[in-house]
Amino acid sequence: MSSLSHLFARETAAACHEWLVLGFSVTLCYVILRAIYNTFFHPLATCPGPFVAKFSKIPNMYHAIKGDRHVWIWQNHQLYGDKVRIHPNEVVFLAPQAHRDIYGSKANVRRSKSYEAWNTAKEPNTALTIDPASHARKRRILNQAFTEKSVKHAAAFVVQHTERWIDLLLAENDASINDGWTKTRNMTDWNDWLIFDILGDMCFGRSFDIKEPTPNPIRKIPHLVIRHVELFYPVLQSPFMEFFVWAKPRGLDYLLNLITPEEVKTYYKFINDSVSERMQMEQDDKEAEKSRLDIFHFMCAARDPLTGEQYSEDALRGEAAMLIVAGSDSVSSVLAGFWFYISRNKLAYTRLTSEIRSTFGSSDEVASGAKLASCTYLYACIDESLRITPAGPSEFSREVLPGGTTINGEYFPEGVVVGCSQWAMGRNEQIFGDPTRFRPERYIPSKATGVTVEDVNRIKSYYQPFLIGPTNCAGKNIAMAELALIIARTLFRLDLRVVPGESLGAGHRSLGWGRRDENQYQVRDAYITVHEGPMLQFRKRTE
Ligand code: HEM
Repeated sequence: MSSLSHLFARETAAACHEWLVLGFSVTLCYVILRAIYNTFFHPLATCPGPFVAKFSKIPNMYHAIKGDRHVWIWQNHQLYGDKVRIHPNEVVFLAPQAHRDIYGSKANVRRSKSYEAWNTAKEPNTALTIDPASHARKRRILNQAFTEKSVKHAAAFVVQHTERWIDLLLAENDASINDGWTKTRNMTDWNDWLIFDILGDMCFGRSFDIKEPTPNPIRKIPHLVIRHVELFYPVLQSPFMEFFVWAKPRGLDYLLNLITPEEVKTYYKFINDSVSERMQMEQDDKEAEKSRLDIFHFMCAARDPLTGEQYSEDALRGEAAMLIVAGSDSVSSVLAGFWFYISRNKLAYTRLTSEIRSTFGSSDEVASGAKLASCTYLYACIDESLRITPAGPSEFSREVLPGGTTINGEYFPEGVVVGCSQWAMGRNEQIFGDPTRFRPERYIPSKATGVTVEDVNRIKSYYQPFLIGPTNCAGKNIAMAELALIIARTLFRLDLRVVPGESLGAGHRSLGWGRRDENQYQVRDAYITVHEGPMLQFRKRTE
């Protein structure tokens, strides 16, 4: 009996082994045949790019893991030109026409499948909806929450938080030791705290108060948002992305939930709780016949102008959660870039502070309106910061729809993924001449500098930090108001300087090609911009 079962076990093991060998051989054959197809017969076969990227997504994933995918794309443009195949099925472009062809309102594309991988809800929010018709429907409702009126109300939150933030920047200032300068401030942290508190008030009806020095568990949330995005980004850039998206609703989401790090769960719970509390407030306000004029309120009231449709409770949850990611790191990273460059460029700093201080008589006067809009150098500094430290350094990928599309005069068939990388575009020498220099003057027509109106129009239509077309940034006006008010209010009241000997965030010889310049701010790419520093000190303005 036992020898029979022994024999059976041996035969089963042998059969398993044969199946494994067969499975492995079939997979290997598939991989090899696919690599041959991708290299020689794929519609992108003749597209220039790194050789391994022709048949494998591994280099793309490797750079996503390293966080330098944006620099890798830039390097490839230097080596291969305006059009580069960065993995078997994706091409990125630098040409101005390509940007219009891909993102413009007539483009025959949709957001690529990788957007679906971010989704954790039953119904994706506007920013993660890839079907153009569904996206257009959601966007029509969302636009109702981002009107001139809502921007005006948002500006009030910005001012209130910025004033408190400036007081805190100045606090713990030991004038006798530091000649009036504050302790060192890591501007990545300080920006995150400020922007998060503004966002809390603007979208969730309460300040999270994380800029306050008192212990606060929410203080780690901005870091968790970034951790969450950093964790997923390499998966989306890997050969397994399609499988990942397919498997998510088929059990993978459940498994992922089991292994999700505790801190990411804390982040999900925080968002859920914040939205629930804000919904309850909206209900209470309705009963008391009053209203809080924040973005959430405008979202509750928003209706599709075509169909009259409103957000369901689930949709409202998803949209509010989206604003945390869309509205926090984006503004925070552009601001970090601004502090880095303005603190290292004496001429720009002097010109900017004198413009702000001569335009306004008091800090209270620094508000949205004609006077602020007249600060041309301020807006030129913001444009320059948006260019040199983009909020999303790599490409916003789009998939070509049935019927194909023409990009920069060349036909691309259905299914191919296309995009333009913001980091590479902002550093295009043919357009900007000296792209690594922080030079706001390039945005101001002037006989003295030789910059013409045509020059300004050319660079502005080329580089679009908020994107163009149907999927452009819904919060552009709020973001611009935030940046202008924070910078103008801070520099109206404070002087700033780089902490002597501190270079956090700066380029360094050891970082390699494209990242060596110590006068350049360096970031990590995780779809959003991950950054550190700069380390600054402030003091009450002396002039
Ligand atoms: C400097 C700051 C900002 C920049 C540079 C920026 C840029 C962008 C870009 C490039 C996109 C398209 C992303 C994609 O297709 O993958 C986008 C989408 C979006 N942004 Fe912003 N953004 C900024 C700030 C904000 C703020 C403050 C808010 C709201 C409070 C916001 C709300 C949104 C929303 C809702 C979308 C999705 C739009 C859609 O799918 O139709 N953004 N943003």
